Amino acid sequence: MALRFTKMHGLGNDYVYVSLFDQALPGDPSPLARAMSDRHFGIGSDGLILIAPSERADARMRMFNADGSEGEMCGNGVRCVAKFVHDRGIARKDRVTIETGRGVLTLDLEIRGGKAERVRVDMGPPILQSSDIPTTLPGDPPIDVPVEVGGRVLPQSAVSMGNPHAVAFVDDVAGFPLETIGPEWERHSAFPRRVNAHVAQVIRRGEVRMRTWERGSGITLACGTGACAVCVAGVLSGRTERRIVAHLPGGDLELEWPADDASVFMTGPATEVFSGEWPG
Ligand SMILES: N[C@H](CCC[C@H](N)C(=O)O)C(=O)O
Repeated sequence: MALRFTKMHGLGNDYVYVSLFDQALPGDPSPLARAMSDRHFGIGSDGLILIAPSERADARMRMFNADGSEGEMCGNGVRCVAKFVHDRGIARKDRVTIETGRGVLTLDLEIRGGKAERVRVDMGPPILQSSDIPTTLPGDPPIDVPVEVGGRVLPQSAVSMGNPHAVAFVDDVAGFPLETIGPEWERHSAFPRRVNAHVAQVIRRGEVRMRTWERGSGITLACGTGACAVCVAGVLSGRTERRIVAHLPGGDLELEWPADDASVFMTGPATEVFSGEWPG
């Protein structure tokens, strides 16, 4: 049976979204994620996100990377899930709740012409215990710990936003060879569940530029949870203010980690591209 899908993206971080409100998944999501994500033989995406009914929230999401592995959370994805449940009338409200691998998150929607365009997400507090991130690097959390990867020593900070992130502040993100170092960084022995790897450059205390190598998907144009991790690492290392704009290859995100050290807030766009049917 054909599976209806919708392609959406947040700043070019694109996923195939399949709603399970009105159809059932024919089988295991991991091979489906691999097949759909293929940019030559499939639909083409950074992964697959399932939108399902929840007993605790307006909807529940599960995200699968392009290699079929499951991630606990996706910041750009959760904004698109909120847009989908609003725009499709599953929850036509300007505040929706989505159950994710890191609990139920609350999202505030900016609506124009009946459609959600921008979304502010309460991403919950960062996870800073090294054993929970998880990483073997010292510190809770590790900040600017020198780690050798790809033949160079990088000062790495590790933060989890439900999923694990490593951040290295460098002088020039544009010239950094992330494509070549990414595969080794993702699988570095300091990160037992692999890691989403980011390089970030401080432009001024309220503005950073960053690039991402995602666990399970490689280079992506943006990473919402990663931008939150950069914000937290910037604050904890004394480099940035608690409110920043992050410039990612696909566009800008606004991040805020208020002084109570509780939730990180992320604001950015959610965009629908097209819908179709995947042959069953
Ligand atoms: N792009 C996502 C993160 C996906 C993380 C995934 N690659 C993982 O395995 O944790 C974001 O916007 O937050």
